Amino acid sequence: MKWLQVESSGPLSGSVHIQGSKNSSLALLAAACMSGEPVVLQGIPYLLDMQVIKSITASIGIRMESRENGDIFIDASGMRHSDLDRKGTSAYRASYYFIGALLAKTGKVTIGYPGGDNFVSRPIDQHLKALKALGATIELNEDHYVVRATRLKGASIFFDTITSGATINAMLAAVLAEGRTELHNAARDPEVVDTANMLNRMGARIVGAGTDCIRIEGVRELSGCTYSVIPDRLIAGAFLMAAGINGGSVTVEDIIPEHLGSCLAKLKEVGLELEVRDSSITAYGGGLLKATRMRTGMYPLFATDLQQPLTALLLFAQGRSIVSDKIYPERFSHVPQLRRMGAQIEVRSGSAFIKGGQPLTGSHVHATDVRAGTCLILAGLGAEGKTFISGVEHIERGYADVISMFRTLGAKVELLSNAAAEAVVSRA
Ligand SMILES: CC(=O)N[C@H]1[C@@H](OP(=O)(O)OP(=O)(O)OC[C@H]2O[C@@H](n3ccc(=O)[nH]c3=O)[C@H](O)[C@@H]2O)O[C@H](CO)[C@@H](O)[C@@H]1O
Ligand SMILES: C=C(OP(=O)(O)O)C(=O)O
Repeated sequence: MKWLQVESSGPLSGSVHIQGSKNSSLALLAAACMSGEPVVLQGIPYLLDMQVIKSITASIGIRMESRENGDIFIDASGMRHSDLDRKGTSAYRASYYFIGALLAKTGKVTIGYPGGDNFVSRPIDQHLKALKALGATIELNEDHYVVRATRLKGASIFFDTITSGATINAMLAAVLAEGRTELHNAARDPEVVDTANMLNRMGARIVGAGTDCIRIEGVRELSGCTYSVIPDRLIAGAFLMAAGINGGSVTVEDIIPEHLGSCLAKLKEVGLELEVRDSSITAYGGGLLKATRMRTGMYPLFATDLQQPLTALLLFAQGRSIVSDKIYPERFSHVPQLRRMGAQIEVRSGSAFIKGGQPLTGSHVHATDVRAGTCLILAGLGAEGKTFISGVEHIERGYADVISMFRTLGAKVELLSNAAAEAVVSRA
């Protein structure tokens, strides 16, 4: 088992390049498989989910090759069928995008149930509802499901709840459906817009992405393209928060500041000073942090994926804060771990009640998912002594190179050698 060691670090200083968005990349890789012509994707981060996708697609005849410059070359012209590897597709969340992407081409997609981070409940009913509205039939089996459609037909779909995953999946399916589709109560996330932009570059006819009503005129086929993924707003937000905990200054480079609106507003409220430029932001910490209340919501509201890192920041703010997760009310598995470090924090009915400004002490903690891991790293940077974090593989699902990113800023974060990790386990 891999362990990270995080030490109390002084003020941070420096800048980090922000990688391409994980969540967008997962959609773009599926979209790339919709064309019979080669597609080149730029800026896709090298993450575990991407490796899984490469192996799933290889087994159905799709070529995905990484070039030396980091581009990914995708050629789906040799695709034979869409009977997708069940274990592979259950190893990450967004495998469901292959239904939307491949159904029109092959008429049948067999796939494992989605995996990814576990927040107790992550339903896919809105995906299934949209696919059915477009003419698909769905057979649910114990460890996989089969989606069939002899012909996809445009439809008007009103989502019961705002979901980025189902919005993207429905958009993918509708692009090659016959006629017009309207998606109402659609998610407005930058990842939805990014996917629509790429599909349009391939010849799709999508308007309205970024609003809550997306209209799609089906086309017969898509062409190849070269496309760059948007930067990861969630990683950028977490690094800005690090400046608040440790003081000093942190610059996130190669980002789209508009994607971070609600996060920046909250960080200012808490007391960070921010300098926002066209494609970078610098956060200055060191001042007194103020307690606050925060509720997550779908974009443009505060992202649930930034809830855990913000919780770490608020542990260092004076007074009582309340963090409520309206998107995933059970997404608080970081809290018992923070308590091991001495944090005074309790969870009741989807909210964390934080008594900030109490000293934290390094401890042995476990990252249950990618953002819980980010939260524990941030807490460890501001705690007395050493924090040992297991579950590193979860953190690596989100970050292409988390350790060197933090170290660039002067943070004391390192991956322990096997021998050192064994010693940690025996003391834990
Ligand atoms: C790979 C990926 O992009 N993951 C992101 C994506 O997950 P994911 O796409 O799974 O999340 P959604 O945007 O779909 O979920 C939003 C909300 O809708 C609900 N819902 C969703 C689908 C459905 O069929 N029925 C339903 O009720 C969910 O329980 C949740 O409360 O958006 C989440 C919310 O921003 C992020 O935390 C994840 O990092
Ligand atoms: C929840 C996340 O990922 P996934 O949806 O892939 O599990 C995340 O990125 O925070």
